Amino acid sequence: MVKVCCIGAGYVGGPTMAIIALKCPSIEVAVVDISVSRITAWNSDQLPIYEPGLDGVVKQCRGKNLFFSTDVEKHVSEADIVFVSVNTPTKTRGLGAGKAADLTYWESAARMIADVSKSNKIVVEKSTVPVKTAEAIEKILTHNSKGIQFQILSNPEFLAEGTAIEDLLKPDRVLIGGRETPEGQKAIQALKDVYAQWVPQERILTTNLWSAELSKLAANAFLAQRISSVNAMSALCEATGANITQVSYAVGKDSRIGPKFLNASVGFGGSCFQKDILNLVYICECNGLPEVAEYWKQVIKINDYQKNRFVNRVVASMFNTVSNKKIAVLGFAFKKDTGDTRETPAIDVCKGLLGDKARLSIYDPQVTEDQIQRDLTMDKFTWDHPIHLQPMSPSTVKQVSVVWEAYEATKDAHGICILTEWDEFKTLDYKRIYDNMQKPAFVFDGRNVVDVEKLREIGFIVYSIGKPLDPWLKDMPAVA
Ligand SMILES: NC(=O)C1=CN([C@@H]2O[C@H](COP(=O)(O)OP(=O)(O)OC[C@H]3O[C@@H](n4cnc5c(N)ncnc54)[C@H](O)[C@@H]3O)[C@@H](O)[C@H]2O)C=CC1
Ligand SMILES: O=C(O)[C@H]1O[C@H](OP(=O)(O)OP(=O)(O)OC[C@H]2O[C@@H](n3ccc(=O)[nH]c3=O)[C@H](O)[C@@H]2O)[C@H](O)[C@@H](O)[C@@H]1O
Repeated sequence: MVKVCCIGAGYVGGPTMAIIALKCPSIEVAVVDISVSRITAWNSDQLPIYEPGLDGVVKQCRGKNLFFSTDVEKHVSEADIVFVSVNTPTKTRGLGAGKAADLTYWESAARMIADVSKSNKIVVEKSTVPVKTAEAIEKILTHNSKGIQFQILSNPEFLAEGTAIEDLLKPDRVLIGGRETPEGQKAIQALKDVYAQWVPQERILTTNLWSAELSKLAANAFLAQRISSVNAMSALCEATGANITQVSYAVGKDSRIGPKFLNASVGFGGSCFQKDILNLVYICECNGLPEVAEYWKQVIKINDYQKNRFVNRVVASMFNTVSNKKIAVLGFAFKKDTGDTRETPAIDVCKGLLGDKARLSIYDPQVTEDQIQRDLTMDKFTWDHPIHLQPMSPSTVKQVSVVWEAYEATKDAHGICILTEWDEFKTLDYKRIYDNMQKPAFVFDGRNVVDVEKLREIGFIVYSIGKPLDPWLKDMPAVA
């Protein structure tokens, strides 16, 4: 029986391995982690991450050919194929701080693999890493190998949160990069055989190592760039009376551009887009390509601009101050169908409003009060380290309350900010909400989920990203 082990039981390691176990009953899959609480949760009824469909897959395979364990060394030493899916945060100190990827966790995983291995292994980069990382990993492994043969493959993951199971079952492509030697090609074939159990052959792409590593950074940069492009247009729509939904639709009808990923928003979030672009920028700078670095940096600048612009709209509309006003925040996760708050635009928007002394009442169906308080008090980039290594929240933000219902959050509020596109926000009883709010009552829709005309009929003053401005806002100075 082929044995697979995955180091890192997170958003990628957990779901990816669960699908391999589901589709390959003859493979034994062990997912290991240094975080005891994470592994305990994977072995319980309350999985550590919320992902539609994941529960069922885990329940079907756990204890049969899928195991979650903290006994990292045992499972690594027994495995034929070792995936590494650990954190690769942005460095906060030293060389490349604020941009470069911190490979501390990767390096310690590689050293451990070299230490405990007693048989030849294929080591697979699943984490997103800087191009040429495989070379560094190879050096660590071969210099400590005691005669054991290691083959390194790059097999970046393209799943998106909220649709991880669907994405894994029907991937657009699986990418495998390896050495162009006979041993490298043999390793590629071994991993191909695993995916071929459910992925059509033509969707399994093989490349050299560096192309696979770079393709992952490139794909995320292209995706984020699309959002920054549409968000930049949303500002121009507001200034001119065009409607971003109509513009996106018209642009996306061009088959060379395509309709997906063109929704204007308060900004993109999530654990990877910003981190991976910063990483790309750093690699460009290190390779003497400042113009290319500058080009990609702009994607992040527009994203920051979009979040600031949103906060300024809120404050400017409400007589230039939100001091001591109750603002309801609907949605805190970085997108719908996930409880993940890593780099969510809600953090920056909430901090902006708190900076103007607002009182916030926050509701998200999947995010706990503890998580929200941690996010609002944590230093930048700290979130991307293993949970047990993160400092405890030093304090709580007093002007923030977290409630478990949208109606409770909006009661007596002056304004509502919609920051995640949860479906339930489309069907709320906005008349009831309006009746229980201070007047004038404002809705700032950062996700274009509400029916603007309907809400205006009720009496709300409505701002919706990239839509023709409410008469209330029209005469206000442009904000940036
Ligand atoms: N979250 C996502 O949707 C995607 C993430 N990625 C990439 O995958 C990698 C992992 O991301 P996530 O799963 O989101 O992170 P995560 O933070 O959810 O999981 C990483 C896990 O690795 C564990 N870990 C760290 N060092 C370890 C070690 N030496 N031994 C054992 N366990 C260790 C941590 O305790 C943590 O549970 C990152 O490089 C990320 O950029 C790639 C595609 C999608
Ligand atoms: O490397 C990763 O971590 C992953 O990053 C993204 O996946 P994810 O961050 O889970 O979610 P997305 O659906 O890409 O959304 C990212 C952010 O962009 C925002 N977004 C997305 C699409 C859109 O049209 N507009 C928009 O503002 C979302 O609300 C969210 O805040 C990519 O889509 C995955 O392919 C990739 O594997």
